Amino acid sequence: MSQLFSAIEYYLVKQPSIENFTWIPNKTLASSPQFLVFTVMAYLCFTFFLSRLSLPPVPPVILKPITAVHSTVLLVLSFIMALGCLLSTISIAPHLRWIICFPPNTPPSGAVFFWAYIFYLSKILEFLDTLLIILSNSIQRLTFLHVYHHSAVVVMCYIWLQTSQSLFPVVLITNASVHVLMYAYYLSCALGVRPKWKKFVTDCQIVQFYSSFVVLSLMLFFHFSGSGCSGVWGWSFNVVFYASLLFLFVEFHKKNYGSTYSKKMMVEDMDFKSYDEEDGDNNLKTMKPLICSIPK
Ligand SMILES: CC(C)(COP(=O)(O)OP(=O)(O)OC[C@H]1O[C@@H](n2cnc3c(N)ncnc32)[C@H](O)[C@@H]1OP(=O)(O)O)[C@@H](O)C(=O)NCCC(=O)NCCSC(=O)CC(=O)O
Repeated sequence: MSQLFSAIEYYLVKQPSIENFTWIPNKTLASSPQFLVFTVMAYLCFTFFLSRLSLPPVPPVILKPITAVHSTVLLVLSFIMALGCLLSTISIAPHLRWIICFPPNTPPSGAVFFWAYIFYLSKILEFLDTLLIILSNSIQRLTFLHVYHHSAVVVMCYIWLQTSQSLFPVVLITNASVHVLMYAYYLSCALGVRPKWKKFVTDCQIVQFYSSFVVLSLMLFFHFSGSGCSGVWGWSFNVVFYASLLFLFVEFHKKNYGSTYSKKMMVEDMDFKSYDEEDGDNNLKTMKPLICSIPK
């Protein structure tokens, strides 16, 4: 057992390429501000134009396996990032306070920053989620929440690395863990099994945003009660980003699992098979006539 743990620790923490990692602006791959601006702008432009092109939908027999592979890659990667960052934090942190508040002028190097870098690159890989939504012609799923999250989260990760921002290990571990669940949900959908625990995934996402305010407050407390924390201006970006996501997710929750949702579940329980076959699952507009027909 201890051999297995040592092997995991070596591959996720102590490997020379991980231990000796350093984020060098304009030198490390994808580290220049020009790259960031170009990537985010290209994502927004492609999303805007492709969604307006009304492309013919890619047949599900082709798209579903691609979606399943993509979701599997992100599921596994999220798990590795959560574990890698957790083990690196445990092995590097000199004391508990360090996890929330790096000393000022902390250099962006070592295993914890390596995982922040992989996390940053994984957020660019997540752009493919949007492409899959467009190719499946599910334009109603291309929401402001989705596009805003996918573009802004890349900027947040860039700021983490550029400013050696305190508290990112906690945010990274929490977010990657929630994404294990989220991509398991998407994988299952792509394989044709719609899990009954969709609401649980959304609940976890909302808890994640609430809990981030606890660590953000702690960081501020440590910053003003001691000799300061590294990357405090990135703190403001995180507060605004997480507050807006919390608001958008609470709205998403109300829309998807409000009283109409309970009725929808009732309809599904009554086995309206034709509904699923004809319309997909979540279109509440299409639900209306069915809901009205529920016997009192
Ligand atoms: C339960 C959720 C995870 C997902 O809600 P949705 O309403 O999007 O889910 P849904 O039931 O419509 O999704 C099922 C459909 O997604 C397809 N699908 C499968 N894999 C996918 C992938 N990797 N990206 C995008 N879509 C994918 C399935 O084939 C299926 O299509 P078909 O229906 O054709 O069979 C929710 O909590 C949520 O996050 N909603 C916001 C929407 C969003 O974009 N979330 C991800 C980024 S925000 C984020 O990530 C926040 C965070 O950091 O935690």
